Order: sequence, then C-alpha cells, then structure tokens
Amino acid sequence: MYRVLITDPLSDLGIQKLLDAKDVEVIRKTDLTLEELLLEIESADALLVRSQTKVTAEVLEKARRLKVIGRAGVGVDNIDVATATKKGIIVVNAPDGNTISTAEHTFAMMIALARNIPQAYRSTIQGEWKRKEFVGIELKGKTLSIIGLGRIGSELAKRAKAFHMNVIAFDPYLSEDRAKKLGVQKADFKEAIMSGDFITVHTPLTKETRHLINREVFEWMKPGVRILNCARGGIIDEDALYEAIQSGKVAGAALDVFETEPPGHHPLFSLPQVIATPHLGASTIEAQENVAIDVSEEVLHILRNEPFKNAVNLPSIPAELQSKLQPYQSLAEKLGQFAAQIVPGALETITVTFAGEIAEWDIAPLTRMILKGALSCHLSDVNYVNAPHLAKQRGIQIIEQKSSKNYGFTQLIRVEITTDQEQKSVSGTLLNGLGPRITKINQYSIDISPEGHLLFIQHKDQPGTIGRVGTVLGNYGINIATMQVGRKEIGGQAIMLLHIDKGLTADILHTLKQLDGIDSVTEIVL
Ligand SMILES: NC(=O)c1ccc[n+]([C@@H]2O[C@H](COP(=O)([O-])OP(=O)(O)OC[C@H]3O[C@@H](n4cnc5c(N)ncnc54)[C@H](O)[C@@H]3O)[C@@H](O)[C@H]2O)c1
Ligand SMILES: O=C(O)CC[C@@H](O)C(=O)O
Repeated sequence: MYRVLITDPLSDLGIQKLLDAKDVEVIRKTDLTLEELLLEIESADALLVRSQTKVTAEVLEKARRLKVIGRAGVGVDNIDVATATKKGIIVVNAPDGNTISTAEHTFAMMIALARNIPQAYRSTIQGEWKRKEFVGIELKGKTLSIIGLGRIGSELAKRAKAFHMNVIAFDPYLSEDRAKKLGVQKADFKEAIMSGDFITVHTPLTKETRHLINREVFEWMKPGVRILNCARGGIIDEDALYEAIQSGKVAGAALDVFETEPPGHHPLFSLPQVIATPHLGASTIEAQENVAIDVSEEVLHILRNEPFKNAVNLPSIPAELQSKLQPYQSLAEKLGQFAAQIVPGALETITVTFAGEIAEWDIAPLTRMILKGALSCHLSDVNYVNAPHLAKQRGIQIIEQKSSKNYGFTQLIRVEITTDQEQKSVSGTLLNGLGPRITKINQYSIDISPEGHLLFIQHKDQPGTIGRVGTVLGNYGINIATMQVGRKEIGGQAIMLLHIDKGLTADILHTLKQLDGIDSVTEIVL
C-alpha cells in the first residue's frame, strides 16, 4: 500500500483517482508545523503540495521511502529539487493545468490597472464619487511587452491581440517563426523594456531572472509605464519598483506575487498606484482541478512504475521516442549491471556505444539506464533520477558514443567499463522474439539472455574443464540451466557463461576457483 501525503489544499475532484486507488492510502494534513511535517514525511511514498509547503533539505533528509514529490502547479521553488535529485526522488509538476487561469488573471490585472478599478471601488463604497480622479487609459493601440513568452506569456499575447494591443516579446528561446505565428514582435530585452506601455514578466524565478527588472532597467522604461508581475516574486526588485513609482516613472503596478509571501504590510501597499492579489493566478476551480488531476495521475504512474511525463528533475522524452526506447531499457540496465559485475575494482570510466538504427535516436535515456545498472552493483539507493549525479560525485567519467560500424546486428549496445584494475566490455541486442541477449563479452561471441543467476568463468581452453565445473556444481546440488562457451583460438583463453538455478555460497565459489585451468570465477545476479 502506497502512502500518499497531501499537505496543501488540493481539489477533492482532482485527487479522486488517488482516493479511488486500491493500492493507495491518502493522508491529507494541511497547515502542518515543521515538526509535524518531519514526522509525517518519514513513512510517505509520495508527497503532494501546492506552494505553501516548503520541501527543504531538512524535510527530505527525514524521508525514508519517498519516491515522488508532486507539485500541483508549475513553480517548484518551494521544493529543494537538487536535494531531491541527489536522493533519487522524482519531482513532477503540472505545467499546463493553470496556464489559462493565470493568463486570464494577468489580463484582469492589466485592465484593473488601466482603469483604476480597485482604487475606484474602494473610494466608491466609502461614499465618494470621484469620477475625475479615476480616468484610465485604453488598451487598444498600447504596447504590451511580455518578458518570457512561454505557456502563460503566449496565452496572454493572444488575449492582448484580441484587444488590439501591439505585443512585443523578449524570450531567449523564442524563434522568429513562433513569434510570427503568435503575431508578436520579437525583440531583445532592452528593446522590449523601452517599448512597453505595459510590461509583464512571465519567466520562472532563476539565478538569471532574479531582479531582472532592477533600478537600471526601470531607467530604460517609458515614463508612465505600467508593470505587472503574476509570475514569481523576486523577478522585479521591489525596492526599485517602489522608487520608480515614487519618482513618477511608473504609473502603476499590479502584483500577484511577492519576494516574501505572504508580504504582510509591504511598503508598496502604501502607494495608491499599486494593486495586489494574494498569489491568485492559479486560483480557479478549473485550474485547481486540472493541476490536481494531472499531478495525481503522474504520482500514481511513478508509484506503479509506469511511464510518466512531467518530471522536473529528469529530461523530458517525447512520447514517440519513449515508445521506441522502451524495449531497450531493460537491455541497457542489464548490460550495465552485467559489465559492472565482471570487472573488479573501483569504477573509473563507463563508455557506452550505440550502433545501428538505435544510434539515430536520442539515446541519453538509455545511457542513464546503463549507469543505473552499473552503479547499483556498487552503491545503494541508485535510481534513474540520481544515477548521473552519483557518477559525477564519484568522479566516474561517462563517455557516450554512436557508431556507424556494422557489428552484425540491426542494433547493438556496447558497455565498456574501466576500473582501477582492468577493463572489460559487454555487448547486447534485442533479438526478435527472444528479447534482450548478450552477444559478446570482450572479444568472445556468446548468446545468452541477461537474467537470473549467471556464472562467468575465465579459463584455459583445455579438455576436461567444462566437465570439472559441471561436477563441482552437481556435487553442491546446483542445476545448470544453460551453458555457453567462447574462445578465440584452440588452446588459448576461453570463457564460460552458465545460467544456474540458484546462487552460490562462498564455499562453492572457492572450490571452483581451485580447479585446474580456471583463471577467474564471478557470480552475476541480474
Ligand atoms: N501567479 C500564479 O499563481 C502562477 C501560476 C502559474 C505559473 N506561475 C508562474 O508563471 C511563470 C511562467 O509560467 P509558464 O507556465 O508560462 O512557464 P514556461 O516555462 O512555459 O515559460 C517561461 C518562459 O520564460 C522564458 N525565460 C526563461 N528565462 C528567461 C529570461 N531570462 N528572460 C526572458 N524569458 C525567459 C522561457 O524561455 C520560457 O519560454 C513561472 O514563474 C510560474 O511559476 C504563476
Ligand atoms: O498553488 C498555487 O496556487 C500557486 C500556483 C502557481 O504559482 C504555480 O507555480 O503553478
């Protein structure tokens, strides 16, 4: 039974799939103190949050079983993703579900700002009738500068176009083609800042975007500009904004997000030009249902080891590629496991080579599987998420290469491991109807399925060796299921690979190693 802990308010309808799942126990506890959270997280398999719960390194340290953190929303700045990655915990978000709501909220803020609606409301209900004081401006014909033309920025652009605004956008990843399709003028940052009657930010908060709108940038703006932030507090320097409003450069600002949330009695709130909402961009019935449904499904997939798509700490794989790579994943992991077990010593370099049809694809996910397989023979708690991090931490070099050489198979994966003692390689392929096969160990051709208990023996090619090995195993009651031998030349070095029905004791291994002509004996478990 998976224990799913939900610590922020999530839509009931949205989490229905989790509530209905027979293999899931849902624990809903909101407004937990840090001590309570540290206690609850210990036994949770999954944690579902919005933006209130702070999933810090301290919290993650206590998590013994946690496989996945689901963020019902986009921003994961309340989650220590780096620590989660090190611990092999997948972080998933729901990037699409609240796009429309946030774009609509930004648009509502822009109109409210243009027409002084919050200020006029406050005055009117106080019994005043100040029609002259609240004269606004039209959106038509004004320039809206969008900084960050991703999901929300693009939806906002469409709405602004419908209101006959000129839309200009800066986004380092915006192509000319996409800008054209959206009817948006692509600009550099300074140009976008200098042109806007309204400037709105829709980037994530990163090292690069922190205080992106700062004192110097306010200097570049048109006098009377209006500023919006419905993305993340911190993208705009709040002190600089305060000064720019006081100096008259900025005519108004609409803020949904703040550097510190909740912002309390923020100095900006003393300025009548500032309107604010308490991080409401995604707060609609629809968005909350959407994000809760999306993240619940993702969490269920991950807990059940099924394919998922929105991991923040894993590269995203297009569905088409995912289905092509899927059959190779097990082969890749087994080759990594196999190679790591036949080479003694500390891992130094893992070289993976892909040949044939497979070499035309993005094979990074398979390299990750090979790494997971190889490292799991040496380290505990290795998974698909933390394998590259663990390799880097230990100074293991990963070389990934594609080869056009013909190895005699439609596709082939070769894993070569170098340790501080020696180097060995293992190759494998997928054979129609037979699944994963190991086709070569070092220079020896072989054909065996990588599964179960295997015995890898290096020996001299001389009469009687196979018989002696069989006799020892027989004496100890070990049944041999299959056997493969390989040699390059008569009387030279040779290898033996046996499928055995159960594992060997240290005693049996010792006896085998003492046999005449045997160079090494390695038990492999896959
Ligand atoms: N107020 C809310 O309730 C609410 C709701 C949802 C999302 N958000 C926030 O809105 C923001 C945008 O969300 P989204 O779903 O559109 O994200 P997105 O990832 O689809 O878009 C972000 C865009 O910003 C661009 N970008 C990154 N760095 C940039 C830079 N230095 N300058 C200019 N552009 C840059 C990226 O290329 C990308 O196109 C995020 O910060 C998200 O957390 C807020
Ligand atoms: O949970 C929320 O309402 C915040 C959502 C929003 O900031 C997000 O990043 O998705």
